[in-house]
Amino acid sequence: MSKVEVSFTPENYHVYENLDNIVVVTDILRATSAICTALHHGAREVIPVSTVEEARFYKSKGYLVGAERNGVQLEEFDFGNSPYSYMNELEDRSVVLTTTNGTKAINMAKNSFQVVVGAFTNFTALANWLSQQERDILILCSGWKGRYNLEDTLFAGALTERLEQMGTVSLTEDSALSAKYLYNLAKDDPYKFLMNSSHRRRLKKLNLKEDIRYCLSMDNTEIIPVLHEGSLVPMNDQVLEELRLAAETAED
Ligand SMILES: O=C(O)[C@H](CS(=O)(=O)O)OP(=O)(O)O
Repeated sequence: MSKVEVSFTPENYHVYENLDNIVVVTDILRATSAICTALHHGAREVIPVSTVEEARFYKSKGYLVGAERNGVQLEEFDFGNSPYSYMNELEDRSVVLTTTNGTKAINMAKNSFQVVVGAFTNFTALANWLSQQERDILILCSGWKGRYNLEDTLFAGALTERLEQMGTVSLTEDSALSAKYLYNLAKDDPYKFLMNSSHRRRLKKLNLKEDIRYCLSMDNTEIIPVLHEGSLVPMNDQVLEELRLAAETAED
């Protein structure tokens, strides 16, 4: 049976890092929810970049670029980090995205066997796929500026519990167990549970209540974004085969 662990912050990632793992990166509020939304609405790829300078470079080359810091869209770019801005006119477009926490966490894990993006919005599709992989899983929470946050931990707990119920993983690790315990305290009403969370307070101040509701909604898409040559693309058999061949080549 596979093992699942949770890194509650990117700062702790080095403790858990194992290049053979599948890494599920999550940033519920809001980067990974926005990425799932963009791919669901037809974007060909989302290129996650860590810095505003990189985002500027892509903008100068004519890409559509989303850039957010501290919850606010940076003026010179096309989008911020609201999932609602990734619902229109993206058909077959490449989108570049930089956010305060999420895109950094994705890039941090880029050398792992596979990096996939998780959110409540693609929860069941992701769990079903993971349940077929027979490989250890690390859930990497993006947190907030290096700190722990509640919403990513709830997602980690929900996923852990689902994988346990499916018989995919045995919960031997304290990180996974504690995420699951926390999720069980929250699952009747995650929105209410997060009432006092720091991120919810931040976004509420910015009048982003609708975003929070959307990011906590389940199963809006079947798409599983997977990192392939630096881009997040919708997972399909061809992409998985290319990733498998690249991993084999790297081993030789
Ligand atoms: O835009 C967001 O929701 C956050 C902003 S912050 O963490 O409150 O500064 O960015 P994300 O990278 O999605 O956590």
